Parts: sequence; C-alpha cells; structure tokens
Amino acid sequence: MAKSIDAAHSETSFFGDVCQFFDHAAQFTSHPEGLLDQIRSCNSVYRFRFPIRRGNGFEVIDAWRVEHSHHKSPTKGGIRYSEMVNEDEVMALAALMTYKCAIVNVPFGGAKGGIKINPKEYTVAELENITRRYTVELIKKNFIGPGIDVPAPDYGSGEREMSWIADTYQTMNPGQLDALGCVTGKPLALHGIAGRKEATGRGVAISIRECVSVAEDMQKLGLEAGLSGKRVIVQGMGNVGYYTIKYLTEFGATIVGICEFEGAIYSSEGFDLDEVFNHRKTTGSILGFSKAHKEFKNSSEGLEQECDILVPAALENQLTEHNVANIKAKIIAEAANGPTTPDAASALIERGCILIPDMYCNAGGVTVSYFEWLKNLSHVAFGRMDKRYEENANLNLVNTIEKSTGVTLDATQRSMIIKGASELELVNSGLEDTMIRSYHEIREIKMENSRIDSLRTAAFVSSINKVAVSYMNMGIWP
Ligand SMILES: NC(=O)C1=CN([C@@H]2O[C@H](COP(=O)(O)OP(=O)(O)OC[C@H]3O[C@@H](n4cnc5c(N)ncnc54)[C@H](O)[C@@H]3O)[C@@H](O)[C@H]2O)C=CC1
Ligand SMILES: O=C(O)CCC(=O)C(=O)O
Repeated sequence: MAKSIDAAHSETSFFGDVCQFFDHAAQFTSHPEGLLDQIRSCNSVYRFRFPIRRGNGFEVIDAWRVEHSHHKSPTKGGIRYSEMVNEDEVMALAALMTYKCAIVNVPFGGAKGGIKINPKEYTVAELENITRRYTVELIKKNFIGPGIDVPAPDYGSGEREMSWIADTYQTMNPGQLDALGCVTGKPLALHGIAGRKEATGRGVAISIRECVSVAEDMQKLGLEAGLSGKRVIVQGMGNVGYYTIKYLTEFGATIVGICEFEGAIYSSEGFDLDEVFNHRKTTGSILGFSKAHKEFKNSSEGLEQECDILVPAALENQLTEHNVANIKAKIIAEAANGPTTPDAASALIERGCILIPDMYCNAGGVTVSYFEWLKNLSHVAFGRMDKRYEENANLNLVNTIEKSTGVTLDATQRSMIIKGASELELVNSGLEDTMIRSYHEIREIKMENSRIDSLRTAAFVSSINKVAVSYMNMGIWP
C-alpha cells in the first residue's frame, strides 16, 4: 500500500488510520484535493464535561459527539460507553459512519458519540443520570434530533440507554411529532423496530456468506465455496459477536474459537453458542468451559489459532504489526470498527487474504436503524397496512389455482404461500438485499481496476464518489 500524506499522523491515531485508508483510495478517484479534504475532515467536534452525583460527592464525566459529514442530514452513529474512549477514537468512528452509510446507500451523514466511563462500575440509576444528562447537553447545542443527528447503540450501550435518550428528548421537546426518531436501537415496546438488536451480527454473517459464495475468489484462497464446514473464530461475544455467531452457525459454519475479555477457548469440533453463553453467565467467564479442547488466559492468543475465517467483533487495533504474522485465517471479517491497522491490513493483503472491511461488514446495524427511523417518521409499523391485503390476495390466487388444476395444497403449503410479511420479515429482507447488493458493488469496483488492492480500498472509492456527488450537487453557500 502506498504511504499517504497522513501516514505519519497514523502512528498513534485511529482517525489517522482511517485517513490513511481514505488517502490510499482517493488516488483512484478524480476529485480535487479541496473536495477530498472536505470529505475527509470532521465537520463538528463537540467535547463536553458534566457532573453527576456519586456517593457523597460528585464526579465529572468526559463526553463527545462528533458529526463528521453533513453531506446528508441527519447525521447518524452510535454512542460508545467506554473508559478508553477519547476524541481521536470518536472522530475515527464518526468518519467510518460517513463511509459506511454511503456504501449501503443509507441517506445519512456520519456521526459518533462517546462517554468516558466503564459502565460496569456504575449503578443503573447512575447510568440513567449520565445518559439523560448527556442527552440534555446534546439538546442544548443542537447535536440531537430526528432531522439533525440521530444516535444509536455502540460498544457498551444498548436498548436501555436508547430508551433513556428517547424519553429525555421527548420530554424536552413536548409536542414534537417526530421526537421518537431522535434515536434508534430502541426497544420494540418504545417504537423500536423488530430485528435491530440482531441486525449488525446478522449483517456480518450475510457479508461473510456472500464473500464465500464467490467460487472464483475462494479458489484463490484454496477454499471450497460456501459456508458449510468453514471454521470460524469470533472475538467478542457482545451484541455484534453473539448474533454473528448465531447466524453463522445457522448458515452452516463451525465456530471453533471464541475470544472474550478474560480469555479464549478453542475446539476443532465447534461450539454451541448458547452452551458457551450460559456457561459464561453462570461462572462469569468463558474459561473453564468443559467442551473446549484448548483455552488461553491471554485472549489474543485465541486469534492466532487454526481457522478459515476470523471475525474481530470487539474493538479497534486488534490485528496489528505485532500479531499479524501469527494470524492463520484466510478471510478476516471486520465486525468491529477499525480492528485492523493499516500495516496489518497491508501484510494480510500481500499474503492473499480477503479482508471484508468494517465500513461494509458491520453496516447491517445502521441499515436497520434507517428502517427504524423511517418507521418513527411514518408513525406506522412496516406491514401494518398491507399484510392482510396481501394475505387475502394470495388466498384468492391459491383458491383459483386449486379450482382450475384440481390440486389441493396441504395446510402447511397453504399457509406458507398465503402468509403476508411481518415487520421482522420485511426488515430482514431489506437488510439481506442491502448486504448482498453492496458486497457485489464493492467487489466489482475492485475487479474493474487491478491496481485496487482490497475490498476496503474499493469500498472507500465507492463512498468517496457518492459523498463527492452530494457535496458537488449541494454547492457551497453562501
Ligand atoms: N452495536 C452495534 O449495532 C454496532 C457495533 N459495531 C461495532 O462492533 C464492535 C462491538 O460492539 P458491540 O457488540 O455493540 O459491543 P458490546 O459492548 O455489546 O460487546 C463487546 C464485547 O467485546 C468484549 N471485549 C472487549 N474487549 C475485548 C478483547 N480485548 N478481547 C475479546 N473481547 C473483548 C466485551 O467483553 C464485550 O462482550 C465495536 O467495534 C462497535 O463499534 C459496529 C456496528 C454496529
Ligand atoms: O445504528 C446506527 O445508527 C449506528 C451503529 C453504529 O454505531 C455503527 O455502525 O458503528
């Protein structure tokens, strides 16, 4: 990979790494440097601090919301709750959101938030105070709203936090009809959407299934096409990792390794997700699981075991120049944001591996967030208006065919054909179509230019071009 103007910056910076990938891809586009600079830069970085009551005193919390690009509104991206969060990280994650949304044609600019706490060290009441106060700070500066900036879950946050955000925003904006579209990833009972919780992991599994379905690409790796029997190691068993394992298993893959914070386990025969999950719930650790052939107290050793596909689904900077030589996988599916550093990515590509890039691989979450936002703005659940209509039309059709052919279907066949689509089925269909279509869009860009070295570069080319068109069409005002 050619060294870029931002390479020096990237030694210590996640945002620098993202810029380095961007600059490498930009050479395959024809946009003027000024426009590229506008696309690459973070438009607004809001850093703030606020106090919460704790014990007999109070504690000051550091927080951020970064809106990377306003080429489309609203901006969109999760909120990370982590004691390691910092400004550079939130900027990088916001930038990735811009490129991610562009790849999957979700009409949002990119944003991300961060709250610098370890959520495990706070009571639920304290977490609620922090989340509500964070929301109020965003409201004060116009950094949240259904048409402005729409947060969602990320590492360390989930449906519960999104409910608190929605309730705070709604309370502060009485009568605002679209208020519930101010945040996505809400529980179903609070105007969320069926399938959002599983969406990122489901999308990751679909992206991998699509990648391994291309026989020509698998042949180059010395692998058979298809997921059946493929050996997979997953790092992180949180929201994204858990559902990635669930759907990969459903699609026929074998989960041979799981790495968590406290260590890693390996079994060449494969793991049952629920057995491992329940063991961890009961004992507090994945270590000590009786069906594991090997276990590692140093979790990162788990990444280096024999497998076909490695899925980092925890945090950034997991595959680096220090461990890349020991990675055995031929396919890396970046379920986490930024798990591979530019140096490690170059080494893997030179070795002939396929890297399914984060900005595409984990885009299922924001895709279904988009559906949730649409549902909130239209104030009606998907399928509500047409489900029964569709069923009646199908019923008439089946009756007519039965009458004219003399063939009678059994009850199972009838209900399968007649049934109208539920919200979950529509969401999953939209998600699957988006992931499959986007994979081939990126792959074709790569295939069309032999100088484009990776799916990541192709993905960046695709998003840079899309964002550039938006900026050019908008013009500059005043
Ligand atoms: N939640 C979502 O919808 C989306 C999340 N992502 C990305 O996916 C990644 C994971 O996010 P979530 O699953 O939501 O977070 P989560 O908080 O639900 O789970 C993360 C899991 O990773 C584990 N973990 C942390 N450090 C680890 C390490 N060094 N080794 C092994 N395991 C480790 C944690 O113990 C936890 O179980 C993040 O990079 C996030 O930005 C990307 C797109 C959407
Ligand atoms: O669902 C969303 O809006 C964003 C999820 C997210 O933070 C991400 O894709 O990294």
